[in-house]
Amino acid sequence: MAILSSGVLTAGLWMVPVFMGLMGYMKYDSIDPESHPRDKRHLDHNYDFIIVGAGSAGSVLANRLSEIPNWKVLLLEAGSDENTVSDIPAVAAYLQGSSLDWQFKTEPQPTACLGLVGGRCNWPRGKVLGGSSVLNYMLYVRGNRRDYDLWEEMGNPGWGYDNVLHYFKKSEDNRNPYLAQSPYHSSGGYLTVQEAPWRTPLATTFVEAGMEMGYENRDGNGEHQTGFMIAQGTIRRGSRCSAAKAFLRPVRLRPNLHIAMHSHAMKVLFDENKRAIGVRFKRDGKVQNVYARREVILSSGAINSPHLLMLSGIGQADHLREMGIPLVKDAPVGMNLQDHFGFGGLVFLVDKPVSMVQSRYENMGSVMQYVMYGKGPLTILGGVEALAWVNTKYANATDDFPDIEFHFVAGSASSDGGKQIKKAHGISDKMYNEMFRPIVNRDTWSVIPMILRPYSKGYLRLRSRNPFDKVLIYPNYMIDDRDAKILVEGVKIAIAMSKTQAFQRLNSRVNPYLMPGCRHLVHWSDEYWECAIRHYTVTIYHHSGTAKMGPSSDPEAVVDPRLRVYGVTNLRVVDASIMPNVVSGNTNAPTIMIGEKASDMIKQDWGESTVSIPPPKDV
Ligand SMILES: Cc1cc2nc3c(=O)[nH]c(=O)nc-3n(C[C@H](O)[C@H](O)[C@H](O)COP(=O)(O)OP(=O)(O)OC[C@H]3O[C@@H](n4cnc5c(N)ncnc54)[C@H](O)[C@@H]3O)c2cc1C
Repeated sequence: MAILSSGVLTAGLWMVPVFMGLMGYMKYDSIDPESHPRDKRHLDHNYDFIIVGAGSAGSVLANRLSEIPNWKVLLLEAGSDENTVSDIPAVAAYLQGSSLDWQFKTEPQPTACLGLVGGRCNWPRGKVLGGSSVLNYMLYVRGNRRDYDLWEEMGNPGWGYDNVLHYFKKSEDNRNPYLAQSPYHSSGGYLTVQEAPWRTPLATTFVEAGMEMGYENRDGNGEHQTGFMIAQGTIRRGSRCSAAKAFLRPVRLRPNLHIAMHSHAMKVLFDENKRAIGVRFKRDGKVQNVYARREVILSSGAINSPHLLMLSGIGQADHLREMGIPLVKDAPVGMNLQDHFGFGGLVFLVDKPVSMVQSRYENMGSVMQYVMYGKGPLTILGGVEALAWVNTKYANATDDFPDIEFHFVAGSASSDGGKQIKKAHGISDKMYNEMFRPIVNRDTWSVIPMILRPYSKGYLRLRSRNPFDKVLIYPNYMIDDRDAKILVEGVKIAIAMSKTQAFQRLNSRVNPYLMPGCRHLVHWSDEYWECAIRHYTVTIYHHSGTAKMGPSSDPEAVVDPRLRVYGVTNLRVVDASIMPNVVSGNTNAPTIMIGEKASDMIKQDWGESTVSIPPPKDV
């Protein structure tokens, strides 16, 4: 401890994550009763199920399928295990660009991401046990009941809200008593959900401001979505509760579950009857095959599951021909790419020391609070303290189907002096120097308005047939003008909110430094805001839809409502790729729900009981 203390006194701020990592390590050993899963070195030749990808969905599947003692399950994961920094909620953005991140970037397009480095948006995805649930901001949001009812109406029986609510609750262990009692929540599941144990005064100001505007302060995961709330998060004792921590660690000793890390799947293997029989993967520089007696399940996420399908011969015939890949099934894989995006530059200045200026919170006191009690500013969910669902003039306010979600942050890209957010978002030097440098270390808050149901859809393409080349990503953000118009209205609602008494007590005012590239437009006009949004576009990381679920009559569908890939047998996709439409909220909890529901469908299809084993009591 003495060494650590003197270290932090002499270290620069750049040392903070390293230091916190060390402290996190001590915390693990002394308090955390869960040990990490073991990386199985010697694999069997055959398994009943091979799951590719240990992310939000894959971790659930590995747990639930290995509940059947006579099923042997292999979980293949390209990445390594979580580390101690990834446990600390407030520093989530530090993980972007690290070895835990696949580090995707979009292709430059003329409608968005214009002020970012190379005209590209960064698309981080978790390359680690737990997948993107290890990089995410831990916000626990389920979406709108109507999303699921619409999925069902699109020809997907069993996916309506009343059905999926059962699976949301099955996973959940809600540790806020006032929420746990609600008929919409539950306790005793594997996934711990709770509000962050610490918040800035700005979080309550935000909720108060919403109420002043006529919105309710309510649980957006409950009966109604529209309204303002303090964020609920997937955290446990103040630390991240990733899907791996929730679903894999408690079952790490099951003899019928093998977890192989650093194992990069290259393709699915088929027999002459188009039956999936195994997976080719590379580990330690060696290409190997492993075989599945029952099924191969792709849970590699909405970018890599379609990538693997295409590498395996399932994709658009012309494109596969062009890439020299033999066709197994002509299918619209990689199309229907959906994401939530928003505006990153909506920043307000305040006159009181109430925000997350980095130098004020990343210090010895905060580290000690976190390490010793699981409390304090380091427990904030990736910086996001509160959420709201609001209606622009394009939504019918009586429908409870809002079109904008607000992410409230008690800070901005200026709060860390350009160390973290600038890099994570890929902000160019020009934009940073002109918009944010002049307000560095000042007290600020921001709202990231996010469009909930974008009209614009993108697509993925293979760069080559080399499995280690990343796919090309064309998000098509705001290619449909209506999306930009909705976001502009979202910006205007946030500005109106800054003028409520609640925010005026702090003298809130919009950052006066303008977006380079938009100054020629009338300042603060709709045209100005649209230009600014197209310059500082941010993904909210909800990539989905690229292996769409739908009935056989749907020409865009890649999997059926039981998530089986059309045109082949014994192959399913179970992850965010299958969403026919992205839900009206953040996608981690919905993807975990998909994992839960798919597990039951698989058990039913193979004639097994769906009765589940509860988690151990001490987690
Ligand atoms: C930075 C960030 C912030 C986010 N914030 C939130 C939030 O606050 N709240 C929220 O609800 N959602 C959030 N999300 C989104 C949410 O985390 C994802 O939607 C969800 O985790 C997706 O789950 P998945 O199972 O589809 O994919 P993933 O969790 O990404 O899992 C895919 C897994 O497959 C592995 N894999 C991929 N290819 C291969 C291969 N070829 N061989 C072997 N393994 C492979 C990957 O390494 C990964 O472990 C965020 C995401 C990111 C990246």
